[in-house]
Amino acid sequence: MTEAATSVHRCGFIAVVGRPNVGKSTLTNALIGSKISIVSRKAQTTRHRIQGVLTRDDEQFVFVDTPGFQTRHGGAMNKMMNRVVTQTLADVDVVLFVVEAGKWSPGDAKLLSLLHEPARTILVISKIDEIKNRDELYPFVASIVEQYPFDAVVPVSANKKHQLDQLLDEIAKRLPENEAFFEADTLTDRSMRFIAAELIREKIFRLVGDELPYACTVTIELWDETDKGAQVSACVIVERDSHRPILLGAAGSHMKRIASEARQDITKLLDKPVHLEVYIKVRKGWADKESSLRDLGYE
Ligand SMILES: Nc1nc2c(ncn2[C@@H]2O[C@H](COP(=O)(O)OP(=O)(O)OP(=O)(O)O)[C@@H](O)[C@H]2O)c(=O)[nH]1
Repeated sequence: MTEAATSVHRCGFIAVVGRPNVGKSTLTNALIGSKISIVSRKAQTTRHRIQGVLTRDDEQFVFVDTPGFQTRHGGAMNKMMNRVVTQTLADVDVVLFVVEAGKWSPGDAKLLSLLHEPARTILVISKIDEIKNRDELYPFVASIVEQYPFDAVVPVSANKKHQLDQLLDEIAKRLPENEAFFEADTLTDRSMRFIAAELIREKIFRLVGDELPYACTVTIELWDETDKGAQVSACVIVERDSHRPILLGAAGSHMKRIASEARQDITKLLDKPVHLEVYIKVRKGWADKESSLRDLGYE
């Protein structure tokens, strides 16, 4: 029998779950091969579901990057994020449960308790480049697989691009037979507006994340794009009046830097000149009101 006669096309959804900071976004980006979701040193920076698509000859992988699972109590934001994780797991074909090499925590255990379908769950041990002695990994992995019958275990380093193809092969085997859902060159089904807002948020986290922990979001108020260029107006929503001067910096220096760096990234993204304006709005207590979150698009 020829290979062509036996080959099937597979396509399906993959959720990448794990507690904050285990390297989910970095891994998703490394697998897809392009920077789509934002990566930051701060925990809890991925608040949206982000889908990236990787197309190979016989498979198409549609990735759903979920927010970090919140084990701390309180706050509508955390409850809503946990709900997103549960919903995501119900919707996908393969779950990648990401655990940082050598670092098991109560947050991992809590998230593990949400998993119900071992047959399609792969344990991914991330950041193995940080482990000097690989022998240390065996008891670590053994203690995890004792708790849950994972279908496969793949240690990876997204930074060093180690074992990413092996991981893709393990995922591919578990995808259902389907035609491709997306055009071959699709990177993301999120709009450019969304990515632009994420880029601005990334700059804010990088520059003032320590002083402004998770207390702001970015909405795009105006998006006027032509063949020649784009005019973009974005609004940064903060929770308190006291956040405004932090974000502005001395003589507006922070805001200028955030806008300028974001403009450069958006220019690259659109491949045309971009004029970007960024405003600040104070909306008190927005992070703790489910209705405000819905207004802002957090499902
Ligand atoms: N050494 C090493 N560091 C990594 C690797 N992958 C990610 N990191 C770092 O780990 C930190 C967190 O990475 P993210 O990809 O933002 O983690 P995340 O799980 O998506 O985080 P949340 O969005 O908070 O849920 C960043 O500082 C990354 O640079 C890796 O393979 N090796």
